[in-house]
Amino acid sequence: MGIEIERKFLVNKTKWQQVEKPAGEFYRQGYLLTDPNKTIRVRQTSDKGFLTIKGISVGATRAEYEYEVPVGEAKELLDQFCVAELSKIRFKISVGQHVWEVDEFLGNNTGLLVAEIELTSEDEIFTLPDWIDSEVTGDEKYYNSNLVTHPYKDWKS
Ligand SMILES: O=P(O)(O)OP(=O)(O)OP(=O)(O)O
Repeated sequence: MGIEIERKFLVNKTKWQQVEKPAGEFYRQGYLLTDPNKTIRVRQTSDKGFLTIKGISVGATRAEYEYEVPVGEAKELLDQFCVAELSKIRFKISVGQHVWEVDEFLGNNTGLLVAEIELTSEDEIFTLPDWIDSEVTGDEKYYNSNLVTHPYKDWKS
């Protein structure tokens, strides 16, 4: 069974701006369903397409099945079938043995900066970079599938 174990954190904007990082990659992604128990995500990157099915999270773990699809078909699926979509720039940064994925959201989610780290077990030890703020693993507000319908710009602080 496909499993994703991932922890999610907010990023300190000021410190992040000072980090030396490789160029980010533009991601466009949308969802074929609005169902809290499962998501079917279509993602288009600069040169690749993906179809990803995810289950509900238990702790930092959820079922995940991902398939690469032709990028042109990912675009067609997004254009024709997705209920809602978002875009972001994803940065990948190696820290110790792990790769952090930092998303700078665009459009209605501009201002939101979220970092994720994929692990091989829930209790795996990893290094927290100094640009990490609080942990938001499991907070549904930050699920990308939620951000398409409840974007950051509409949140009340
Ligand atoms: O890139 P992923 O698989 O971590 O997924 P995402 O679409 O960026 O976000 P979420 O963890 O909210 O599904």
